[in-house]
Amino acid sequence: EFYTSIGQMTELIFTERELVHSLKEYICSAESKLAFIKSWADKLDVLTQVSTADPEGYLAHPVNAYKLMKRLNSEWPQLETLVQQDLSSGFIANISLRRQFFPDDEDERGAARALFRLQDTYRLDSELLSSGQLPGVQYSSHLSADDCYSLGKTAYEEEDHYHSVLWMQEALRRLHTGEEAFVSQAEVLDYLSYSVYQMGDVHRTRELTRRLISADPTHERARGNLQHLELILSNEATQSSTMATAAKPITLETYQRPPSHLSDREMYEALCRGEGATMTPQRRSKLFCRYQDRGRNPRLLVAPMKEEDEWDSPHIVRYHDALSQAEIERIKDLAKPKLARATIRDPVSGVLTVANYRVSKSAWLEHKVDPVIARVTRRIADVTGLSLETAESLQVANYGIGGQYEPHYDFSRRPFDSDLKIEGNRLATYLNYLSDVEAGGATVFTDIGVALRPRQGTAVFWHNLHRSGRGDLRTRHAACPVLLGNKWVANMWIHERGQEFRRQCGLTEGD
Ligand SMILES: O=C(O)CCC(=O)C(=O)O
Ligand SMILES: [Fe+2]
Repeated sequence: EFYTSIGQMTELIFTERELVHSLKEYICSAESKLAFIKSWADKLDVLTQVSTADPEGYLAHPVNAYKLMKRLNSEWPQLETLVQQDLSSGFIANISLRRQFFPDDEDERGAARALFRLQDTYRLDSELLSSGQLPGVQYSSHLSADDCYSLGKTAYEEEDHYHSVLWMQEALRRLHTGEEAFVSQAEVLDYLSYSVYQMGDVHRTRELTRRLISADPTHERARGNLQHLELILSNEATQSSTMATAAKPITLETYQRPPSHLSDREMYEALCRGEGATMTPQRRSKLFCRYQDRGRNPRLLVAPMKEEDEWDSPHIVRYHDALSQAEIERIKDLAKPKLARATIRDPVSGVLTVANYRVSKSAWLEHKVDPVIARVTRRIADVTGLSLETAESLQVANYGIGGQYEPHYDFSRRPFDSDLKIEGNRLATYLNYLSDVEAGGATVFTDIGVALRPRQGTAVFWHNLHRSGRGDLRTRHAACPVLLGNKWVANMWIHERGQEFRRQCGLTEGD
């Protein structure tokens, strides 16, 4: 599975390059073979013109007689062998060998779903997305009419008619501009009218069905459908306004997206777009930056950490220069070979399935596997003032195209049912950003309305639990879909046990 992590997709770039090389080699040898055959044919063409003009006179010369024997006995058969010779075997062997490592249908579907997710979250219409003009792009890349049709078909096959409509329409728009494509207007209109019908828009379905018939007058099914649609609509008083809207292009707002399982989807997406609630200037004026030495910790006295308030309540801080470039590279190198999709075990069947709410790959790095991890762990313990004896291993995550992590709490809401009985719940989260992200990919808190932008080498820190040990519902957060870039983070989850004298209980439940 490739689409869930950019880190593992990079190897495909090199695979493709190898394939191009071997394809070009094939073309070269095929071309020189053809060139040889052509020059032979030209030579023989001239020769046979002479010989056929006066066969007897020609053969009167003994050398000509000899050469005719030789050509027909050995040269033509040699040429036959050459014509038969298959030069494609090198390329074929190369591609068959690599094919087992190619992305499959699930990867293509996953990448299509990622585009739909980006389109929804960042309100990108299909025309903009297909033109590749994303803000700040370096490698602009556009989608052809055939690409848009494939995206529409993927949506259609998953019964996602909302996106099927958007992409079939874009395919059609491109065909209308005269773009060359394999797919025909009639094929696109067939899908588009069906999906529009599924969205409950009978007027537009009729309009599209008419266009389908004019594009393909032999389309019997469309004719039958049109009769049926005329019948439905004849009972309605047709207003010219509904006719007019049926002819307008479909936008993101024309139809409603199917409802989400997330109650806070609207807030989540608004924050991802940078539209969230902001703090009043008065509250903002109480946010500060400081050098943190955590009660004169000797290591921090020598090198204090730069701590910046991101939010007041719940308190969220960001550490600057929390990791060096070399540390970041080391952590990524250690994680790369271990990256795997997160799985969840079904409590009844015990079957492992991938976690679809999280589109990324992650790896766990034990604190002691490497001196760099040990050093980073000690620094986190120093700056937070907490014990990392009961913390989890460092979790490194790399997000794929449109990679995200839907809104969630880091703490468990049933800590006593799980293996958290001894170490306690996840008291605090220390989230390291191992990369910048060009666009999208913010960490957002949907309850309080905060968006934190990943910045390489910084880390953010917050407590998930109240002092009473109760989960703080205001810490609900998510990782926004990555619009542009390759996002890497490393999470350290600090547990309750061991902090009894470091973060003491409050006197009330809400403290
Ligand atoms: O990647 C992010 O920005 C947040 C990740 C997160 O919330 C998690 O891994 O629990
Ligand atoms: Fe989280």
